[in-house]
Amino acid sequence: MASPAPKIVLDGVTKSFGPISVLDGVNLSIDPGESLAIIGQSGSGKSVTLKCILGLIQPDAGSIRVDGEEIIGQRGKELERLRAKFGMLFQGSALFDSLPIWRNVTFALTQGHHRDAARMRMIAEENLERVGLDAKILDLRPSELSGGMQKRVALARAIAPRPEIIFFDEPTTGLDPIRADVINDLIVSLVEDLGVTALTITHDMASARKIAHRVAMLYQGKIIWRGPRDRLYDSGNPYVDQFVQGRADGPIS
Ligand SMILES: Nc1ncnc2c1ncn2[C@@H]1O[C@H](COP(=O)(O)OP(=O)(O)OP(=O)(O)O)[C@@H](O)[C@H]1O
Repeated sequence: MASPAPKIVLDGVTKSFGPISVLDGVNLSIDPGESLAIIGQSGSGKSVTLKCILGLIQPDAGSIRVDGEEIIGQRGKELERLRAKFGMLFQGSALFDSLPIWRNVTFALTQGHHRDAARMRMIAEENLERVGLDAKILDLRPSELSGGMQKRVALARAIAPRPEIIFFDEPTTGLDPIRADVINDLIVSLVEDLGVTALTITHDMASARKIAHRVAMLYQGKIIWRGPRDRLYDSGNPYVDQFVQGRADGPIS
């Protein structure tokens, strides 16, 4: 059987800031319904890659296609239409503390306008339930919740518009290992249940191994290794080995 057309394809993506080359020909392909994690050192360009896909940074060269449509160079309504396929879980959760939880969860649906409160509360309740949170928190403010609960609310917000693709930016940062694992489990079940395509950037190897079908490592502006998650600790690549084992000595200085 022919494999499905990829959902996202990066082809020869380059980006420099002044004299500093950050991305130096990134090639990557993600299938529909696949969960892929990009790992790499701090400053290796994971966030820049994500911002290029989101259309927030214009690469210098290369191509980024989503469902076969080029993102690079798109503006205005066209970019908005493509971006409507994306959901995003931000690193710091990025909830609005001036708004109650239910308005946070439905923010992308209302674009911040006050409309159809009863229906929005129902949608918020249903999405909170999917991430294991009770309707009792609907009227609380984000600051009244623990970091782990805030992350779940942020997850509920990311899935509420039922995006086709979700980006997870360091989803476990700032959580203790047990709460991090709860978030990993939730991401796995959401990706499965909703059939979304997921791209995660992380330094958390336990998280990458749990939530991704495949892992890709970014080093010196290129994807130097990609493989199934169960090969992460058995990649045969000295750069990947050093990184996943967190060793100071090795080819990465
Ligand atoms: N807007 C910008 N202007 C100038 N330099 C930038 C800009 N954005 C990113 N950089 C540089 O690009 C490099 C890669 O940054 P990036 O944030 O993508 O790394 P990262 O792999 O996501 O790191 P971390 O894991 O620490 O978040 C860094 O050297 C950073 O300083």
